Amino acid sequence: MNNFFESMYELIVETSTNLPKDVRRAIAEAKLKESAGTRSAMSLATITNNIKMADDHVSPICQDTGLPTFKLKVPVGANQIEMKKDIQKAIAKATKDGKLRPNSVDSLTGDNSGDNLGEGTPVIKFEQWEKDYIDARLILKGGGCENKNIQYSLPCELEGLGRAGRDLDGVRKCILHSVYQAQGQGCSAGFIGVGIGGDRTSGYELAKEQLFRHVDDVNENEDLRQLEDYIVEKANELGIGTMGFGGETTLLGCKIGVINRIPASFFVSVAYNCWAYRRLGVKINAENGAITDWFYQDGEKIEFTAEEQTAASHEEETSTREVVLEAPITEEKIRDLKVGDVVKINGMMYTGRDAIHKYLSDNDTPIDLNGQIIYHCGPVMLKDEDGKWHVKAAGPTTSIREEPYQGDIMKRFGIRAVIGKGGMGPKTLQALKEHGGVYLNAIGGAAQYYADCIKSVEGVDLMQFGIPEAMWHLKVEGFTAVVTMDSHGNSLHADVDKSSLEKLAQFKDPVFK
Ligand SMILES: O=C(O)C[C@H](O)C(=O)O
Ligand code: SF4
Repeated sequence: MNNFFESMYELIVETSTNLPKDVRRAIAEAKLKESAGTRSAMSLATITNNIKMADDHVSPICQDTGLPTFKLKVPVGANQIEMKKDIQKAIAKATKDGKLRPNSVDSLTGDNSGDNLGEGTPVIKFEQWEKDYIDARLILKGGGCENKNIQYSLPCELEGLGRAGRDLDGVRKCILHSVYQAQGQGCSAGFIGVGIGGDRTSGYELAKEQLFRHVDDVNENEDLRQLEDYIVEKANELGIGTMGFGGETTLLGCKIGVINRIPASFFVSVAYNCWAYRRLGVKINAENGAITDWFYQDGEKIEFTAEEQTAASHEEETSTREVVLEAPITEEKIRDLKVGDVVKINGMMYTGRDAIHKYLSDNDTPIDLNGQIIYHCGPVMLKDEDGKWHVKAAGPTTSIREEPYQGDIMKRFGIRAVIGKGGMGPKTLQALKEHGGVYLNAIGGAAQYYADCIKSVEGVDLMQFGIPEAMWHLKVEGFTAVVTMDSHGNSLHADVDKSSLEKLAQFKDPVFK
């Protein structure tokens, strides 16, 4: 088993940097459905450019490399203790090499272990089987989509859909609702794994297990096969679209599994995975630990090509305006921006996510933020031998988590723009109106694309919160985002939520008897 460590390292690097072939094909198909010039088409172009850049740089597709979860099937007699040690070593090395973001955080103190090792991380699950080789699978599922997982306990009442009873049609309603409630926050278009039955724990386990299925496989259970097809078709009629911008593709795949339950419980558990669906697997020789085959990598590999993705190139088809922003930004300039405008940012921006927002709510800011731009982002950073920081991946994080703080912080420090993804709620919208602020939606998961826009790291504050949570001072060029909430009370997110709820209500009547 002397090659097992190298094999695990290779599995981790490939999973983080090279999107599987079946996922690429699903994204390419979605791209064909969007009309040129729409926000969805533009976002998908950024996504496919990003996939290509991750390939070329062997760098993380998305900066959130998730909670690494390994599932291994091993022959009787294989030494699981040694395998676990090798996996942990490979995780630490991949983190040091900038292929994984340091993501293991002490839940009580907030301390980041720095190497992705810690209580409960990574997750490693073994199962014995009677074959003579090892089947090792890895999924890197990020936090934004994990937060959109949902579990229903039947019977229940669902907004838009009414009562969901304890039968296949009730299950249908729950699954459709799960896609609606995720909106764009889990970086749609997504993939869902569904577990019917079990208890709260095994139901979620089963849902996540479905994410290890091949995108193109066909469910052996005829009822579930029909339900999977139905869900993909109807979820795409909700009009949520890429990043929740509206559009034709909301869901790229749905896989459903079923296990028994006990009479009093009937759970439907849904695991939502973003478009950056990073899961791979390898077949390993149990004697020497070498990789003999890869899973999910059969069929055609779509190599996306770099393409022009600015709104300007589609100016005839849309009325999209492109505005250049550079901090410090005046209130007048902000008031001029409207939902739908595309902005290109040059100059400085400062990262701030969960820890910084909490900190700024009762502390002073380490730098003057008047007229400045805050970027909801937790990057992957590497320090070189001269002590200089380099950005390895830097896409946006889900902004809604900052909803309790954002408005107050903007007003208190004079911040004019925040960049993130998935949109924010009524409290922030009100503050944008009162203060003269704007919310800019960047493309979630496009961590290579945005890293490329960052020309230098000018400084860092509040490093005690760890790399993803520190306040990085970034100098950018041509950083593109869309105005989705403006200072006049308009929110694209609120509009898409409302229209998708109306569409959801069309699926109220029973379909599966
Ligand atoms: O933690 C991050 O960088 C992003 C996260 O996966 C999210 O989607 O919000
Ligand atoms: S930022 Fe988006 S693409 Fe990245 S892990 Fe989070 S949900 Fe997935």
